[in-house]
Amino acid sequence: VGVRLAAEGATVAACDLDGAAARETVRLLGGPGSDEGAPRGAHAAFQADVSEAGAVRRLLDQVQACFSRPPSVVVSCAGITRDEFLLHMSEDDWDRVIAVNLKGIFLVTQAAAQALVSSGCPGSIINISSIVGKVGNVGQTNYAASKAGVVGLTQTAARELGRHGIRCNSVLPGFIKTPMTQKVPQKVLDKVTGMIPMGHMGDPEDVADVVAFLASEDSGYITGASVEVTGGLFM
Ligand SMILES: CCCCCCCCCCCCCC(=O)CC(=O)SCCNC(=O)CCNC(=O)[C@H](O)C(C)(C)COP(=O)(O)OP(=O)(O)OC[C@H]1O[C@@H](n2cnc3c(N)ncnc32)[C@H](O)[C@@H]1OP(=O)(O)O
Ligand SMILES: NC(=O)C1=CN([C@@H]2O[C@H](COP(=O)(O)OP(=O)(O)OC[C@H]3O[C@@H](n4cnc5c(N)ncnc54)[C@H](O)[C@@H]3O)[C@@H](O)[C@H]2O)C=CC1
Repeated sequence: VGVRLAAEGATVAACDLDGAAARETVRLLGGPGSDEGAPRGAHAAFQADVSEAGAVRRLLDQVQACFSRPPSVVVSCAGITRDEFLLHMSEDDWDRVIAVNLKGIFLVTQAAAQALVSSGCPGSIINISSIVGKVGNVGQTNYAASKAGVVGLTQTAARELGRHGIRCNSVLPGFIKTPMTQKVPQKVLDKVTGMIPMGHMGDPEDVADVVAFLASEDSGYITGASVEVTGGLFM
């Protein structure tokens, strides 16, 4: 997503729980911003745990200090899985997935919206849900609930923030080739790939293309939408 948005001319603030991963993303983007304390206006890397309210507040403060304005596009990608059948799922596995995938998006969306509204700037907030939030999935009561919650949160934010010129949309990817899906048992991967009308898993670029559209003025009259990027899975 960062690479695609940079290719569209964006100056990117990449943030991750894993600061090294964020710095690696910025290195992919090129430019001097790949080290801590990047010069003003260059791409920059940040570290934060999005499930922590204080960390998110500090992140938005740091981004505004670095770029002299609130972020005009905010893409919440952070997410985890702790898969287990309902009958055996631990409370901790439930709590942690909800904390990162749903509360994390609440905290980032709220902090970004507060910064944009107080500065009178328009913006586009894009939250990454999942097709699992629409149809559920075996072994993912926690993850499915978190992703369904992302859609409801985003639709409500769209209703409240439209008057401020801030659009809020959800993206619902299907099976995408990333480290997250590398943990899926092969027999499940084989099963689901056969169910995909386009016959193959998607790539991160397929999601990034839709994010770039929702970030741009080409989607200027779209808010509250849920855009599925699934190869037709569960259409
Ligand atoms: C008929 C096939 C339908 C497949 C539908 C799958 C739809 C998934 C679309 C998801 C797209 C978006 C994904 C996303 O947002 C990113 C992610 O979340 S990636 C992670 C997705 N996670 C899963 O799909 C869960 C995978 N399952 C597991 O991790 C383990 O099975 C689990 C930890 C839940 C339990 O492990 P264990 O106790 O070792 O049991 P087994 O692994 O042996 O499984 C027992 C039995 O259950 C079947 N099964 C497991 N998961 C799924 C599943 N998701 N869909 C269908 N069936 C599943 C498994 O095949 C075994 O069946 P047997 O017939 O007994 O072999
Ligand atoms: N890969 C797939 O098939 C699908 C993924 N998604 C969603 O896409 C988003 C991106 O996931 P992937 O790139 O696939 O997985 P990934 O595991 O490769 O990336 C997730 C990133 O989130 C970061 N992260 C985890 N917890 C965090 C926290 N508390 N604070 C800040 N950062 C944190 C991780 O360090 C990692 O860099 C996630 O929200 C995921 O749920 C949705 C549908 C399908």
